[in-house]
Parts: sequence; structure tokens; C-alpha cells
Amino acid sequence: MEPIVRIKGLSHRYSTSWAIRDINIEIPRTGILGLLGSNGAGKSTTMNILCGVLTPTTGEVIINGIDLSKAPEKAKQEIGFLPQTPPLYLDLTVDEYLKHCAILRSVEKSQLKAAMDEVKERCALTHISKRLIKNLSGGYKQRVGIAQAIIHKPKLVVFDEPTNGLDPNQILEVRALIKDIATDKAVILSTHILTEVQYLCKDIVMIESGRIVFADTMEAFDNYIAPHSMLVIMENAPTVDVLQAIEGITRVDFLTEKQLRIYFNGDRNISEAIVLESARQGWRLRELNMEKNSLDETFAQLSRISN
Ligand SMILES: Nc1ncnc2c1ncn2[C@@H]1O[C@H](COP(=O)(O)OP(=O)(O)OP(=O)(O)O)[C@@H](O)[C@H]1O
Repeated sequence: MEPIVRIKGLSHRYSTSWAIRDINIEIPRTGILGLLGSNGAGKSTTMNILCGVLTPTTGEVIINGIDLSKAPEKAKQEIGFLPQTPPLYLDLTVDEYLKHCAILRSVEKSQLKAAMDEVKERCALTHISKRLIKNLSGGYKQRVGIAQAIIHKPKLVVFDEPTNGLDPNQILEVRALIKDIATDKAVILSTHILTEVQYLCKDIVMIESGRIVFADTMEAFDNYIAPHSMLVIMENAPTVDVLQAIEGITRVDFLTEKQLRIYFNGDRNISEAIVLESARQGWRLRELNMEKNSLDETFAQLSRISN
């Protein structure tokens, strides 16, 4: 299926320095794409261009077949945006605010009530329609922020750090809501929180120093960097020095007398060498399990590669 967004050759320069260089992304019509990167990587610049807030130095953004630079108003109708700080009017009630947003987003007058009822239902806000936004909890404020982002039925919704500052329960609720929204819309989730991406995203694009360093499925990301440690149980384990004499082993930590964590330099044949050596020297190997890199380690490693 044709992607909802094509970002082609996007680069942006603030005065003299480049914030992003040659960014290419295709966004599928449903599901969540995680835009991951450390502070200053270029996420906000990319999202601001995508949402039509910033004009790129070079490159193009095509949203649902519409060129954002040629028909910005029409293209922007297809996008909903929840910035890091939701643009809420604290002195309005939920209903007043959503009505205001719907009018701003050109929802027809005859459709206003239906549009408001629908987003309130979806975001579980119906029972607080008449409450002032300033009196709502952080989680509910965020739901109102999400509701304004989808009130005009956009095909793409962009969330910037949507769970920032929420408590653990609120985080779960907001994540569930985003997951639900992604069943019939494309969602971009910009974050530096790896567990969030791991929990929510189908695809992942990682930006570092303004360039894409990884773009693939979440599963591929998780497996991207080969394991470099294993957990081993030996009844008759040798000393650290003996193990470290095996080529490729970089470090050995004894967790108990019989359980060890062995780090190696990425060569998977190392397990065979350990099995052979164990048989030869009578270490009585009982178990050997490769350990997958945690997402955090992968993230740190990819960041290092790009620097
Ligand atoms: N208005 C600006 N003028 C000059 N440089 C800017 C401006 N906005 C961002 N930059 C620079 O561009 C680069 C990318 O910044 P950007 O805000 O896009 O990154 P980010 O990944 O969103 O980071 P964060 O998570 O901290 O918001 C950084 O080096 C930043 O200092």
C-alpha cells in the first residue's frame, strides 16, 4: 500500500550548521513509527518540517499524495500534532477547548458536535466535558491534547514525547490510547525513551547528529547488534585467566562459583570454542546462553557508531 507520508532528501540548516542531512522516511498508513534519537539529534526539526511549521532548506514532504510545500493548507489537514507541551487553554472547559480546536482545523459547523463526541468518547473525556482544563490531572490534560490532535480526523498523528511527566498509571493509559489511535491512522512517536518505542512501535527510525543511523522494524532493531555476552554454568569452572586466554573472550565475571558471564568480541563461534575447551579440560559445562543486547545498549552503540 502507498505510504501516507514520503519524506525525501530532507536537509535543514539553521544559520550555518546543518540540523538534519538527507533524511528519507516512508510512513505506512497505520501503526506506530518511532522516531528515536538523543537530545539535539534532529527529531524536532524533522517533525516541525513534517507538520509544516518549518520550511526545509532542501528536500520534500509528500502527505497523502500532497506536496506540503505546494499545498500547505491541504496537506496540513491530513496531520494532527501533539507537541511536547500540549497547546491547552487552561481557563476553558474541555468542550470549549475542543470546539475551538475543531473550528481552527476547519471542521464544518454541522459536523462539530459529532466530531467532539467522537474524540471525547475515544479519549475517555465524555464525563469531564464541562470541567475546566486547569483542574484536570496530568493524564487527563494529555488526553485532551490527544483529542485536539485527532478532532479533524487526520490520517497522520505526530506525538512528541507524549508520556513526559506522567505518572506510571497515566503513562499506561496514554500508551493504550496511542495504540488505539494507530489502528486506523499513521502515528509518529518521537521520543528518547527506549522502552516506549519497544512497547509501542512497529517500525523505528533512529536519528543521530542529523542523520538516519537506523531504519527498520522494531524486531530488526532489537537484533541489530549481535550478542556480545553469554551466561554459562560450569560445575568445574576454571579461573578467569584460563578463560580469558581463549581468543575472543574479553572479560569474565563470576556471578556465583559455577555461574559466569562471559563477554566476547562479537564472534559467535566463541561458544564452540568454549564447548570444545570444556570437554578437553573437564570444566563440565551445563548451560550456555547467549544474552541479547538490551535496547539501551543498542541505542548507545548506534549513537557511538554515528559519532
Ligand atoms: N532554532 C534553532 N537555531 C539554531 N539551531 C537550532 C535551532 N533549533 C535546533 N537547533 C539545533 O539543531 C540540532 C537539532 O535540534 P533538534 O531540536 O531538531 O533536535 P532534537 O532531536 O529534537 O532534540 P531534543 O530532544 O533536545 O528536542 C541541534 O544541534 C540544535 O542545537
